[in-house]
Amino acid sequence: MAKGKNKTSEERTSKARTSNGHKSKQHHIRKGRQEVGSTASVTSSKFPAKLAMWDFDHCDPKRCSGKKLERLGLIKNLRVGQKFAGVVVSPNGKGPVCPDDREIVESNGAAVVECSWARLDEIPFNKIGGKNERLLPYLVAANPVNYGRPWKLNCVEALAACFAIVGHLDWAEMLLENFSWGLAFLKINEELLSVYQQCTDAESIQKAQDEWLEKIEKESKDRKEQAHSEDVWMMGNVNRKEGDLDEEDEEEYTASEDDDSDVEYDNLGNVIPKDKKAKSQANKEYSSDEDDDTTDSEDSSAYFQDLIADKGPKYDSLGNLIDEDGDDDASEQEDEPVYDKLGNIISKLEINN
Ligand SMILES: C[S@@+](CC[C@H](N)C(=O)[O-])C[C@H]1O[C@@H](n2cnc3c(N)ncnc32)[C@H](O)[C@@H]1O
Repeated sequence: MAKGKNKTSEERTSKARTSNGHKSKQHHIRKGRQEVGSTASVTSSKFPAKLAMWDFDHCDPKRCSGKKLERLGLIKNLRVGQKFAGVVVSPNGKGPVCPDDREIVESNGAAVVECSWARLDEIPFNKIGGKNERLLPYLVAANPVNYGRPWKLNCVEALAACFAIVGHLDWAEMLLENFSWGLAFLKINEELLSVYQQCTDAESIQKAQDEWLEKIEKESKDRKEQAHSEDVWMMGNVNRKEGDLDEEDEEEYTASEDDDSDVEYDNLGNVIPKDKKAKSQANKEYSSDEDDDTTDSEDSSAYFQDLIADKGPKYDSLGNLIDEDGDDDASEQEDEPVYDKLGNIISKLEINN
């Protein structure tokens, strides 16, 4: 079948020479024909099933997988007005390809519509296609143009998906290995394709697809929730601002500490350095004496004010001691880094702000 049958005569004249601006394309086609004779025999001798496409010439020939299959002599071009007896994998399909389609594919092959996804409304679907038009169930593209996008497969992926679903993974591989990224399509869809292969009719494929979509939706939701709770954990107690004192803190600072030798741990399980403990001890002394000694009482309230004003030792949410001893020693401040909640060094400018 000659190329360019779906174009106007003007397009045909110019494209016969330049072949979509790609001069060597005719050379490729001729070469293919010289190797094995007619296009029909090219298809049958190079591939175990008939492959066909209606090419609407919308795409960049260098990126177009259908055109590459054509250059390789693997696919036959169909004219508008011509129908195809095998499975037509098409956006115009009414139900999905299923394993029950195997016989149709084996005896009559598979076809695609080579066109732009953005220009589907220009395609005269009533003048192409055939009795066995099929959609593809949910699968993810691996081609460089639409990598990672579901549903929008290119022509070679669509043909390969059709073959894999009807149980011809071998044919899918044969086609895809002509593309550097091709086998990645089978890899990223491996699990799902094996689910589809175990189905029978269109209904069971539809069901398998819906269950899969539900499953990945749930997984994505769970991942988001997990990521959120991990973030919260990394931030420490989000309900407590640094420097806030609540009842628990006060208890910790005022409780009597009978046994000095015990190692103490903060909420994150880090050892509390001695100077914090010493302040706690001092606090205890202030507390126990405050009724008796006005000066101490004043000192005590000064100490609490210091604590409340967050002048005691401070810890970031990872339990690291933040050195803020307020010596106003410029050189020390220069040398001592201060960390934010994630443990990153905060510049002095940020601290001052
Ligand atoms: C729109 S064209 C884009 C072709 C692309 N330019 C290329 O390089 O191959 C892709 C064709 O593959 C088939 N196809 C891809 N994904 C499909 C799906 N989810 N359902 C049905 N057919 C699909 C259709 O024949 C469709 O027209």
